[in-house]
Amino acid sequence: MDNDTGQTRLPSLLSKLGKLTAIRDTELLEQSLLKTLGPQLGVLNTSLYRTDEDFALARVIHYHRSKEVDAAGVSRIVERIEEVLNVQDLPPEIGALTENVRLLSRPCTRRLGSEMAIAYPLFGDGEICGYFVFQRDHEVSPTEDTIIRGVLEVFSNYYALLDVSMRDRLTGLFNRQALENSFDRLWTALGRPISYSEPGGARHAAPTNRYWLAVIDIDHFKQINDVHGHIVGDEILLLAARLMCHTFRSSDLLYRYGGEEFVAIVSADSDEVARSIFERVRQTIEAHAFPRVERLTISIGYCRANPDFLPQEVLARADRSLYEAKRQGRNRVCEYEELVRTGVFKEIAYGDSELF
Ligand SMILES: Nc1nc2c(ncn2[C@@H]2O[C@H](COP(=O)(O)OP(=O)(O)OP(=O)(O)O)[C@@H](O)[C@H]2O)c(=O)[nH]1
Repeated sequence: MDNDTGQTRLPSLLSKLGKLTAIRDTELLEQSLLKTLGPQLGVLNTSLYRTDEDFALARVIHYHRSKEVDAAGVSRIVERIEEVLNVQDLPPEIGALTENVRLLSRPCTRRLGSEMAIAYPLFGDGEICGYFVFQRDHEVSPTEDTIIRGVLEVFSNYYALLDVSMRDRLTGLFNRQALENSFDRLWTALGRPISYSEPGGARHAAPTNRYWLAVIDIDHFKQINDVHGHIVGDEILLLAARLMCHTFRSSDLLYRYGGEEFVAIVSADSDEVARSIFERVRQTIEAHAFPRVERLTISIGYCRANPDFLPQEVLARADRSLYEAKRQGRNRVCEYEELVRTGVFKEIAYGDSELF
């Protein structure tokens, strides 16, 4: 984009920035960033990679724009957003490019055949927390560079503000509001086969994962507060949250749902793998030496996150399973489908469950 084009596009950019900061949801904000910058740069595909606390790529959103002509010859722009929660099999070129950006803390370019991949760092709390990536056949001009940096700065500052309202203050985990806000989009993403775009534009389907939702509750937590006071209770809650966070994989989602109750959404190829993940979390808590208390345990109820059901219904099934784990003596993991199979529960008919 030359200077002239830059100036003619400025009003449209400013109006898009205005819309960007009217959004009240971090995921929509991320999508909107891609929608704003793609047309400004004259590219059809843009991506936003998010990193975890170890700077490993954890999540990516791809934005695709294409022109379609219908039978009557009328053309229209079609937009598609794709979110991949579990970044595995990443194209090595993109991995190497983003690693360079991380090491240098500045935008980097990598030639890929006739095109080049261009990546800009995203900052949060002064550290790199992701990358804005796009491909095209020529370098970024100085005007474009200023525009990209400016838009990314507005985005990052506004994202940080929104993120604070979606996080639990004590543990730093996403809160209940964040889970409820993202349920619809999350469910759509769960139902979709996972795929990524290769540098050449080819699409590869990764193995379709299945997802499980768990409700996790600390056992006899009231006693800890009663015996040791709320400050110790808070410290134990924070430690338990950190331990769980580190035991789950970075691509798994963990929310503080209420007082001593957490919700996790994990991907796993089979029921056995899902169970082993939740068992590992239970054992990690049981094995840890917490201050003041001799022993701390958790109970877990989980259920397959079937995208054909309403998220609230899946949550209700996992919650029922949690209460069964409590009833059976606590410090255990119960799966809804198994409880139905073994006759402990009757299957809840679709739409019949009591939602919480
Ligand atoms: N310290 C602290 N306590 C909290 C917080 N949020 C909730 N709680 C306490 O967590 C306790 C939960 O108690 P209950 O729901 O009775 O459950 P429990 O004692 O864990 O027993 P079971 O769940 O049946 O094993 C209550 O005493 C709440 O006051 C918090 O942020 N900090």
